[in-house]
Order: sequence, then C-alpha cells, then structure tokens
Amino acid sequence: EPHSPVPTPRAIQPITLKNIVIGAGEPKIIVSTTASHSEAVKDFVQQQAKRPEPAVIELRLDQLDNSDDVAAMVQLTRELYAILPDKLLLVTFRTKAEGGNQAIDDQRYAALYHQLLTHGQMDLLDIEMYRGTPQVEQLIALAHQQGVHVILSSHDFQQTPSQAEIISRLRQQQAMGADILKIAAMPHDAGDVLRMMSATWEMAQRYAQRPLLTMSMGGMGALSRLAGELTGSALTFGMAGSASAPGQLDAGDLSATLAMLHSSLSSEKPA
Ligand SMILES: O=C1C[C@@](O)(C(=O)O)C[C@@H](O)[C@@H]1O
Repeated sequence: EPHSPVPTPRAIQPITLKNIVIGAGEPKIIVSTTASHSEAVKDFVQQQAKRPEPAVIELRLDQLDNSDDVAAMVQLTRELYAILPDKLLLVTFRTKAEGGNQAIDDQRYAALYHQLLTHGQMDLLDIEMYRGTPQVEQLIALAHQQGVHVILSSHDFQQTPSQAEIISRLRQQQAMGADILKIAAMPHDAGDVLRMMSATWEMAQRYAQRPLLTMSMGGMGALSRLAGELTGSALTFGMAGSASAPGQLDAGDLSATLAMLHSSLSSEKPA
C-alpha cells in the first residue's frame, strides 16, 4: 500500500439545537440582518424564516437606529425568536472597535447584554472577548444560567494575525467557557487567507473541543467561507441582499457550493 492517510479524530463536540447540528457535516449558514429599523428587520427575518439556506439568523443590533432603547431591543429579540421555530437566533452588538456600526463603552455593552439575557430570548449570543474581562466573564455565566450558548469573538478589520496568535485567541475563548470560538480577520494577500485556514485546521486537529467559526474577510477571503468542512469551521456567514461584512457570498450560492464540497469530502474513504 503506497500512501494510506491515518485520519486524526477531532475532539470537537458538536452542539445540537432545534435539530441543527453545529460541528458536524456541512458548515451551517448564518444570515445577518442589516436593516436600521425594527419593522424592516422583522420583515427580513419573516422572509428568511421560510428560506432553506440559513440555519441561523444573526440580529445585528448595532445596525439599528434605536439600539440604545434597551426595552425595544429586548422586545425585538422576543418577536424574532417567536418567528424562528426551527432556526437559531444569534444576537450580536458588533462594536465600532471591532468593525461594527456603533461605538459603545464596555459598561453599556455589558448592561445591554445583561438586559437581553435576563428579559429577551435567543439561542446564541456573540460576546466580543476583549470587551473587559470581568464583564465578559459575568456575561458568559449569565448566558449559561439562561440556557443561551455563547460565541466568543475577535475581529481584525486591518490585518490577519500570525498563526500562533489566531490559535492563542481561539484557545483563550475556549478556556473562558465559550460554546463556539470565533475569529474574523482581513487578508492582504493569499498567504493571509491560507494562514487563517491553516490556523483553523491546526486548532480543530489539536486543541478544539468546541465548534469553530473562522473567516478571512473581503473578496480575497471567499475561499475561507467555503472551506469549513475541510478545515474545521462549523459555521459560515452568507448574505441575502446586503452583506453585514465585506466578502460575504450570496446564501444560495454558498449553500450550493457547500453541498458540492460535502459530496466530494464524504466520498473520501480511508484506504
Ligand atoms: O462577526 C461577524 C462575521 C462577519 O463580520 C463576516 O465577516 O461575515 C459578519 C458579522 O455580521 C458577524 O457578526
């Protein structure tokens, strides 16, 4: 026998919520809201609730004009949760510091998330790992008390960190108790995209017990948004109409390509 690859078993434990398996099979598609008014957000989510592509809908609170009206945001999460009986609702306030639409200080960020977790409804909450250690630790504990799964996230819209730095952040997120480990970074060349994919694979093979969500942004990064089943990224963002970040592919095209790659990957039988 010439070359028989020995597959290394991954230690990633899939998460199953509402029959959606995160961390096995095809990467699951997340579609984000980008509207600035609650009514438009609700219309969009009604439409997406009927679409087959997204498994997860991300509510981007920082895109809303009235995101400082905490009671209205709490109410909005409850309404969206009710129209998504078989998809997952991810709630995200992406801060300006990490590429989002609105600046918010760590205290107000923590206060908003505290109210959302206490009075709102969601399956998943995106918490930026660098929003202040005590705040982040308290929010993770509260989320888990409320039965909400936590995505700890880190974004770099300027450049792509070294492979060691990408892995170190993902491991830190895991150590902090994240349920899903996430990093997004901007590439300047193909090497940066390949490094993100390679860091994802090394993390998945060696260190991860939790599902990963990684991507290179911008047009150059598209391959990283398609390659998750190979590299070990369990989720991927696609767009419906308008992108919530540069480089997102249309959810329909994304879904077709993920299916094509899945059939190739599952025909691969060890010799
Ligand atoms: O952080 C992320 C990833 C993202 O920035 C992307 O590149 O697809 C899109 C955002 O909506 C999401 O919160």
